[in-house]
Amino acid sequence: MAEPVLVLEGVCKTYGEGALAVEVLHDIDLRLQAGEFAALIGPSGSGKSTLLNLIGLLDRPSRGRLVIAGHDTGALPEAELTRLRGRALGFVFQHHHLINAFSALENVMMPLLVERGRQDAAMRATAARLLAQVGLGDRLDARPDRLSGGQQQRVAIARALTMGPPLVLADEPTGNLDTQTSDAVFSLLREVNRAQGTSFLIVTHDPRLAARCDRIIELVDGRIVADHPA
Ligand SMILES: Nc1ncnc2c1ncn2[C@@H]1O[C@H](COP(=O)(O)OP(=O)(O)OP(=O)(O)O)[C@@H](O)[C@H]1O
Repeated sequence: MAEPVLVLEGVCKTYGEGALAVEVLHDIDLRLQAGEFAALIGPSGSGKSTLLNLIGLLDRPSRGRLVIAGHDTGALPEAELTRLRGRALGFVFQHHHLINAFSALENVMMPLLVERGRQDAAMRATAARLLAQVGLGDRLDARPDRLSGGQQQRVAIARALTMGPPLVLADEPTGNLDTQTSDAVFSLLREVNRAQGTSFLIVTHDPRLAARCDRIIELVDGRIVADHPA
């Protein structure tokens, strides 16, 4: 079997120190195979964001092992974690975090630009292809604030795919959208998953969307209490 895109073994996260230390994630074991499309659900305060921050390499586990795309992250220095984050992970948030001063095309090119330091024609072509894939091939030059909420989220999805990451982490990716737009954006994530084999881990409060995933992982009080096909 192909190497999993994500492995967590005995991962714990404690906030604070000494008498004030509080463990909010306890002994998390989780594996995500290439091409999996999984929902992460759980009540408010159960630790979903904390877990996503660890997997997103924005914070480090207090204990345990975290392997992303075959890289054991525990021993990696900060600069290597940043490189791995850029190459192996895409992020889609509830708020799109696009830059209004730049066009849709420039926003999508941004991760490549940051890595390579200057623009080239291939970069523009990659960004244009991704925008066409998300249904915005005719809006390449539009500023994000001239696009609808659903279109902005499509640009953000294209940007998450710019580096061709094996795993995309999505935190309430449709949280800001009306039901119809939310369904369309969710279908797009599904299409990307099916067409490219990109794995997704999607935090959602919406049981309807969770039911459209292949797998549902449920967190309660910092522990995985259920993990089953949807
Ligand atoms: N920086 C921090 N310092 C101390 N405690 C924290 C910190 N961040 C989160 N917590 C605590 O960790 C627990 C898990 O929080 P987390 O934000 O991961 O939950 P969540 O499931 O994402 O919640 P929500 O659905 O409301 O976003 C909560 O009890 C929270 O108060």
